[in-house]
Amino acid sequence: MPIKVPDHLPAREILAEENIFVMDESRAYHQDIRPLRIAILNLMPTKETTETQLLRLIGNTPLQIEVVLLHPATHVSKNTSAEHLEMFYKTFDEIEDQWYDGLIITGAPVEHMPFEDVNYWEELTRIMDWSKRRVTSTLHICWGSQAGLYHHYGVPKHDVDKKIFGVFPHTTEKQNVPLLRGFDELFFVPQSRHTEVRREDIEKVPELVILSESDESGIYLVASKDGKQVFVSGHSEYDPLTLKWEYDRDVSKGMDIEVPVNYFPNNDPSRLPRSSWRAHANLLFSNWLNYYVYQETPYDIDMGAYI
Ligand SMILES: CC(=O)SCCNC(=O)CCNC(=O)[C@H](O)C(C)(C)COP(=O)(O)OP(=O)(O)OC[C@H]1O[C@@H](n2cnc3c(N)ncnc32)[C@H](O)[C@@H]1OP(=O)(O)O
Ligand SMILES: N[C@@H](CCO)C(=O)O
Repeated sequence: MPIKVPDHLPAREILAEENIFVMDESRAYHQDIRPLRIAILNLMPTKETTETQLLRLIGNTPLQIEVVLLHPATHVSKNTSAEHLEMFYKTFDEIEDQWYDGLIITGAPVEHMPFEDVNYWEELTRIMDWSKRRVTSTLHICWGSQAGLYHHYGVPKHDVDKKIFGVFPHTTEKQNVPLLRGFDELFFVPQSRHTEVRREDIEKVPELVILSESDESGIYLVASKDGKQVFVSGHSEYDPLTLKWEYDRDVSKGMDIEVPVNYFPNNDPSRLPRSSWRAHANLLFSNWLNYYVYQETPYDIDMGAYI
């Protein structure tokens, strides 16, 4: 959250140079506050798990947040019950005429398919087009980030030889970017995917900036220069045991899967893993919510500020 200080206090300038977010008294006086309206487009088969993971992170700020859960109307879910979707979820046609402060588009286990073969692709492209007009900032996760980079900017995804699987050290690429505020120089993020986006493809797009990557697992954070779109290749939202669950699932299916790197003590899957990414996850989500959503979104969002 911003700190509010008297308008002409000398410390204000020093803190602003250090990139500490300072709000002067006159701006604070005029700032109206209301709950943020955040939609989560949940494309994961394990919807209840993902709901909990994301709500845990967006609930960890002092902001009041109204959450609307969305699922694609053009996909019949095998792994989440119709009752659960009926009770807790809406579809895009029910919210299309509204404005949102933030939208989160999750990952999905469809990375082996061409985008156009995903049965809700046409609906997803409509939602992504709508997000440019009706949402202050959209955070795309894992396959959701590949889908967004491809649809909005033509950035392709590529298969990798071996699943990028484990908890990888990451670094930041840019200074003084609000999304990275407070990040350690080295921080850890779970990655679990068979595909990647490449630096050379992103660097061809002048509207995009690469904010963070890992020597081992590649590009992590990309954003549009106006902050309206954030693309996250990893799963900072994962629980401590999610990678273990994915590993055990694949072992039990007889798949040729390597032990996730840098995760189990001594790389021993019989031992209980410990998380090393929770602090980073909380900071990523609170920075996005604070600087890209809350500080940017108009108070009168329903007045159609984006049309
Ligand atoms: C790269 C990333 O984004 S990582 C994020 C994805 N990670 C995960 O989903 C992890 C959790 N998921 C899983 O472990 C597995 O998908 C399971 C165990 C839930 C189900 O696996 P399986 O039984 O092998 O596959 P199943 O045939 O049920 O399909 C799995 C999912 O793939 C997706 N899918 C498969 N084919 C299609 C298709 N043509 N179009 C759109 N979605 C599809 C669906 O989401 C489907 O689940 P859903 O119908 O419940 O939404
Ligand atoms: N994280 C995913 C990758 C599949 O797209 C899984 O292991 O289920």
